[in-house]
Amino acid sequence: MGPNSSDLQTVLSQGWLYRGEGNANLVLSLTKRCQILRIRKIEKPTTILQWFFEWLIQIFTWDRKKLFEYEIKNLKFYNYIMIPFLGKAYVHPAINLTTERKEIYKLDQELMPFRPAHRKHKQLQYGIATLFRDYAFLSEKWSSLDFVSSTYAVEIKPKQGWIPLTDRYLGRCQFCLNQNLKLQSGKIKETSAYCPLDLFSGDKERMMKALKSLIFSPQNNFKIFKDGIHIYGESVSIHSFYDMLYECFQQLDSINRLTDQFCNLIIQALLKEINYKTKGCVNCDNNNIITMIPHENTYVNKVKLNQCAFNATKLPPGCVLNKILSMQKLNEFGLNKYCDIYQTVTKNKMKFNDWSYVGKFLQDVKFKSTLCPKCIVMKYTQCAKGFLEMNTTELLNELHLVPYLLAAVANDCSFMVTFRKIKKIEAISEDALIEIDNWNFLVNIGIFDLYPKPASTILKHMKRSSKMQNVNIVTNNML
Ligand SMILES: O=P(O)(O)O[C@@H]1[C@@H](OP(=O)(O)O)[C@H](OP(=O)(O)O)[C@H](O)[C@H](OP(=O)(O)O)[C@H]1OP(=O)(O)O
Ligand SMILES: Nc1ncnc2c1ncn2[C@@H]1O[C@H](COP(=O)(O)OP(=O)(O)OP(=O)(O)O)[C@@H](O)[C@H]1O
Repeated sequence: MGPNSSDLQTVLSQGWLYRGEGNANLVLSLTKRCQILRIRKIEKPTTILQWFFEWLIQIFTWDRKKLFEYEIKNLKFYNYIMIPFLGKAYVHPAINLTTERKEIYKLDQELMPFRPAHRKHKQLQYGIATLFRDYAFLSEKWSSLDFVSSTYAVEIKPKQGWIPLTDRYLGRCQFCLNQNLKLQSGKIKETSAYCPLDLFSGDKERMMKALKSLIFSPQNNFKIFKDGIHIYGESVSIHSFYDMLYECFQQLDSINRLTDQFCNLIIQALLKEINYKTKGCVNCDNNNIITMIPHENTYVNKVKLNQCAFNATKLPPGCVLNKILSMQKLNEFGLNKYCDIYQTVTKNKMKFNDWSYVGKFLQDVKFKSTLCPKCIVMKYTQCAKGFLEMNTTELLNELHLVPYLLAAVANDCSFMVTFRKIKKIEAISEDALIEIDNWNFLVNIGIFDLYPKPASTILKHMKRSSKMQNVNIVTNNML
């Protein structure tokens, strides 16, 4: 799929709002189209040399071809790998759009008042942007139904819900270890009680605890939107959340009971089985990733203070949590092993770079069309295992890093649970309905932030891991 002919001006002239941004992208909601526009960001030049280099690139449009190829590959990764992996029920096709330098510069200026100060060290990148479905709204096909509330969207960045055995340091998960590192570096003001292992545990009590922790300490992991407008999250008073509860449930109940109802609604959505038939695969049923990872259901009565609970109950196969968790479980070997593979591959290969694995993986998906991408990745894992066991590591290549790099995408993705209270249940599929206290809610879930990570993410994680361990050893000693 190449860049779309509809230009940026046409798209923006129909109306846009600033939706939000993360580390790598800025997102606009295109109000009339039920779509969002995701624009990549780059570091602002800070030295004269960087300004000069940027100016040269603009004059000669160097790198533009490379940039186009890069974005088109990212989009193919999303459309041909992420959609089959996570399922058509949760991820929808996207298209590219070309953008000109002048219009991106103008947009950058217009956006300044809306952007948080800590993200302003980056500016918009011109060349190509991408149009995705806007998950803050329900599908237009429902628009004629008898709704009795606004549309609410709960955004969660759940992080790593399963930790390989070799990566379990000090009895804590990566998110919880990282909290102390973030605290020390001033990225957060206080640590959160949220633990991803609770959210992914499938145990309703632990899921409830996870959601309440997110509500009371949202950081960048929890946001709420009402009709596409951000109404709750980090730096917003908890009273905005309570106002939302009264508005949404339209009941004069206690805050605690309404909070429970809200959490129940989200838990039901997260455990809901939504199965969507996808293209056949000669090797699997195409619905679930067959991981080698055994399920950890040993009953743990009491988890030690300051430790995470690694046990879990089985999740319903077609639910959103299971889709994300299965992808996270592709990292069977753990960080140290993948770091060894990375170092071997970089030594062996002349043509290796951060992104070479994406093109090769896409080629494999295209040519081994009788297998789904999940089964292709399982084969990479089996091959890597064989080479490591037989000590034939010279046969390793960048494709053997794919399981770790896909798991890294799943560890960092986000999803939105979008819902709206409805009066009459007409011909609505069970997949889209949730009942709470005799009220029906029409619900949709969309997963996003699914672009590939560079291969060097493995090295970044090695550095982060050693920092996390040091900080946590010091913190533990102080307790
Ligand atoms: O390393 P982590 O777990 O802190 O995750 C990074 C995220 O930090 P978080 O802990 O979610 O606040 C980080 O998010 P923020 O910038 O903190 O909002 C990014 O998502 C980063 O991904 P990338 O480098 O932009 O591709 C993420 O890096 P990757 O680990 O996915 O490479
Ligand atoms: N498809 C979508 N539908 C609705 N809102 C979206 C969608 N994609 C992104 N957003 C909104 O835009 C924000 C920024 O997008 P995104 O998380 O993709 O940025 P990022 O820079 O890649 O993030 P990260 O730092 O986590 O890598 C999200 O927090 C979310 O509120």
